[in-house]
Amino acid sequence: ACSYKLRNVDLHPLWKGQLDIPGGTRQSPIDIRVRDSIFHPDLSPVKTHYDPNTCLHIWNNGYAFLVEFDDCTDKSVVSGGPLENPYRLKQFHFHWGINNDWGSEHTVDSKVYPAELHLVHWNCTKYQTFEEAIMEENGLAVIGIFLKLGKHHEKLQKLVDILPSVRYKDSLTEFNYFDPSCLLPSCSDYWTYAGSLTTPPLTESVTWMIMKKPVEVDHSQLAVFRSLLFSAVGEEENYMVEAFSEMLFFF
Ligand SMILES: NS(=O)(=O)c1ccc(C(=O)NCc2c(F)c(F)c(F)c(F)c2F)cc1
Ligand SMILES: [Zn+2]
Repeated sequence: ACSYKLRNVDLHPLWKGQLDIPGGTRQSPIDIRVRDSIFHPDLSPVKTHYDPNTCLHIWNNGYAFLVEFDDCTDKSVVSGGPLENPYRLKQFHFHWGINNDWGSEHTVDSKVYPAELHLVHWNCTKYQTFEEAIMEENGLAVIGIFLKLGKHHEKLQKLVDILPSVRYKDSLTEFNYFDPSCLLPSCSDYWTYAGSLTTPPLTESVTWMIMKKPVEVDHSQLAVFRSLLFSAVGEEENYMVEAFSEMLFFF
């Protein structure tokens, strides 16, 4: 397994103390410039151990759908790689686009993928709760996995089939016995860098581990993602997508 650490930008002393202010010096997402990545032979593979019984439910929070896990024990954790101790799985979610030209938050040499999966873990050795960890440096570890259009993803279908039940904002459905390691690519190569949440409050608390190889999903599976709504029942329908086109109004 090879793992690549992105160039550590040497911070001017002025910035040293400012790492915790959003809009600071380690904002995510980034464009991963492969030629600037540095191979670190001493970095071990990222190791995940997930217990499918810790899977609780799925809910649409109006921004994304989250599959949440019971994080009261160390049953589902990520360790190894750049991490100094195990981090507990809290939730996973996806980012996708209005069509196949948009979707992923990170890019690879400016290439955009149609979707990106984030497996969100928190540092249970240093902090007591996810809420606390999210505000602290080294508080979170997020595994990013690119999705590309290709063959049908068998294991993802169990999740896709239940999405219509969380079509509306604030809906929640029981979802258990799911092991998200089935969503990991076969190749364990990854890039890692110190970054932030990609949505408000954008706190600079995330150790990112982005898997180099995408996983394949088919058209119909992505189409179900796009059928989800930001809006609640009865509200005017507002499709849940990383609608880059909406951002264009600001430029
Ligand atoms: N795309 S990503 O970088 O992987 C990402 C991961 C998790 C969250 C999140 O949990 N937000 C809600 C949330 C907060 F934003 C808090 F500030 C907080 F304290 C929470 F407890 C909380 F759930 C946001 C972005
Ligand atoms: Zn995310």
